[in-house]
Amino acid sequence: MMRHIIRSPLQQAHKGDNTLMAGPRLLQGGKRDLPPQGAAAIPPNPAAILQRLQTTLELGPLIQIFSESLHPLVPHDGIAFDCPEQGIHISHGRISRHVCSYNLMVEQTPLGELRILRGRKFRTAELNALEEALTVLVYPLRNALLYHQAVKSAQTDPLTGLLNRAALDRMLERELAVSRRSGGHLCLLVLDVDHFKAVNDRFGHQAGDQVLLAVADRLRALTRRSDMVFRYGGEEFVLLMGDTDPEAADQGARRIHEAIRERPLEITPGQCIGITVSIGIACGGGSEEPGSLFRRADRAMYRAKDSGRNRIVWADPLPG
Ligand SMILES: Nc1nc2c(ncn2[C@@H]2O[C@H](COP(=O)(O)OP(=O)(O)OP(=O)(O)O)[C@@H](O)[C@H]2O)c(=O)[nH]1
Repeated sequence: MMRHIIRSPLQQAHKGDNTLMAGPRLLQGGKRDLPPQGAAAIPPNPAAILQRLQTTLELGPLIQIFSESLHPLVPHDGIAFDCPEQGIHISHGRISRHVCSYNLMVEQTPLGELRILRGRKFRTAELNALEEALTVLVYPLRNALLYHQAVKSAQTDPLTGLLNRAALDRMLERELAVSRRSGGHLCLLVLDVDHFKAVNDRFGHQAGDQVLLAVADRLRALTRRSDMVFRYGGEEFVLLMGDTDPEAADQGARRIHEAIRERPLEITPGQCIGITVSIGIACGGGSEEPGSLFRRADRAMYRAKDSGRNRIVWADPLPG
């Protein structure tokens, strides 16, 4: 184990930023600025902690289990784990005055930063117990990070980086359940690029890919943070707008439709092409099934195509 020195953001409780590396040998080093030692902390039972940690591959529950296992050894108010490279921030409990922070590594691979927070200073015996417990955490944590990456890539469209169809199936069900509980609306928009085959035929497949990337960027830029954008397949995109009434969804659809039609897309430096899109929208909630909401919006999009493309068509309301 190798220890560096850092500052707690809230108080210089420990001049200690710690890098914890799992490996064949633990190296003790560095310096701590700690109050006199009190009674020794309860020694950890690594096998028992490991057994509990191995019950999940999900990062949130893993950090929570670690916090619960650590609590009898090192009572604390909060725990946080950050891995900015993967956009991960997990926290449980509350922010407190004293912070003990570790940069965790496995075999030279950085995993992220773990912070333990509490109102009173950490004693040496507690830090020792904490560090012993951390050596048990690092491998299950690495497995959970790999699992997180695998799940993320299974739900991401490799070309645009948007969520894919598998993610839509999952999110649609969840968002409908949320809107059922809250009594709000869930609007679903299906957007399809018009005459996209002609773009490929005329400018080549790579230019076609650039168009898809540009549409994805425009959708990201034009939607709210709470909206979810998916590439459903080919040149078809889906936008899920939670807690959005039909008027707001209609305004959003118009904004997107115009922004794509009015501003040509750059496919190579200096070469721009104009495209249009056909959009179908449906608004659901209540007892509607996920498949039904999507089908209504998709049928509306096909009606937009059939009636001349480059337009927005609202879905028929649910019968009854
Ligand atoms: N460049 C590129 N083309 C794709 C991709 N996925 C699907 N396509 C092409 O998209 C085209 C879709 O053609 P069509 O389904 O006829 O649709 P369209 O030409 O847009 O016609 P309408 O939708 O009726 O306006 C096909 O030529 C596909 O090969 C992709 O990832 N990249």
